[in-house]
Amino acid sequence: MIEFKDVTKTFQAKQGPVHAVQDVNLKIEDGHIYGIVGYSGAGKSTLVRMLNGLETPTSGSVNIDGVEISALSGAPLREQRHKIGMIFQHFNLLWSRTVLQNIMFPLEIAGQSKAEAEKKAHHLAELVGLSGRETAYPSELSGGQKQRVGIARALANDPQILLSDEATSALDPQTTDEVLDLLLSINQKLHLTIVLITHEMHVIRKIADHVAVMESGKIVEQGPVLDVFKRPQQAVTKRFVNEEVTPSLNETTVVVDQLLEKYPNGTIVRLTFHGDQAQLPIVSEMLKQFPLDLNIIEGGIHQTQEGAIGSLYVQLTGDRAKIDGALGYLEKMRVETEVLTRE
Ligand SMILES: Nc1ncnc2c1ncn2[C@@H]1O[C@H](COP(=O)(O)OP(=O)(O)OP(=O)(O)O)[C@@H](O)[C@H]1O
Repeated sequence: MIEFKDVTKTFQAKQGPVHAVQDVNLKIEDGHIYGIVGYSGAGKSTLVRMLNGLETPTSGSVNIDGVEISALSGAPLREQRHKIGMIFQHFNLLWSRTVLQNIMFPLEIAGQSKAEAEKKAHHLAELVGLSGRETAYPSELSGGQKQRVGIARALANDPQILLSDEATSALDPQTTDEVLDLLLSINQKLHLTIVLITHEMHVIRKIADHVAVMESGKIVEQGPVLDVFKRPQQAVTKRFVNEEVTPSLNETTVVVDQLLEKYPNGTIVRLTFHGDQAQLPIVSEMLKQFPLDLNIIEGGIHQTQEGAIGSLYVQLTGDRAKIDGALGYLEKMRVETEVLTRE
């Protein structure tokens, strides 16, 4: 288990002290995929760098399986670092080495024989889906393949923990999904703990089971992903969740304005469904009980690791009492409703 206890990191910069991480308490259980989300400068990288001893806390402690990483240096720290692999946004590959030689690199540093290292590297190349590409150079690979090399290299020393620092931020959406699928399968096959830093809620939704939201050095919210999606408490979390559930909110606003012009008497409602609700025909049942005209403005359902979450913008027109009845019905079915406009 990873445990941050009352961790603070203050950098002394020219302009004065920078409070990069403040009073962080966080536990990450073995085998979990834990997302750390926040906007640029929130302190995510600094937090994770304390996990592999690249930074030391100003106060507090960072422990892995009861060993206080933040108190180690020299050989014991290097030994602990072997338990942690890391992948990066820009892959950090050695450009003059082939795929196989890149994967072998940490094994050579750890003192393995060339034959052993080669055997292991072939196995890892296969694990990440790069069989047949072992002799290629990084410049000959696509972004997704480069990151696969990064992942194989990070796994070379059989780590217990994989740190991913914006590892998919430089990739297109489809390649991002492929790399995330690979991380998920590695997590399941190897029972590896994965700590993911990202500013993209999509990444969290797709593979993380838990999430911590950081803002100005602090963790402002943490918990199982679905709970945080369901009940975002902090403004920053709401922003992330809204970006994810309704990616084209601005477009929706335009459509809402147009619809209002066209149907000035309508009531526009945003419905948010969670878990099993997203599969239930709640809306059609509502319309059976309260016959109304319904325009679907925009909507979508996303799968998270722990269930579905969906959001739907609809315009209801019809008898006022029926609209009230319909909203009451949705409330009874525990669908979150937000009435955006009402004449
Ligand atoms: N070595 C350093 N010296 C001084 N300030 C630093 C140092 N490293 C980080 N900081 C500052 O600490 C704060 C947190 O930075 P950090 O890189 O951890 O944030 P982040 O959430 O990872 O953002 P990004 O995604 O942009 O890297 C920022 O204000 C940053 O400028």
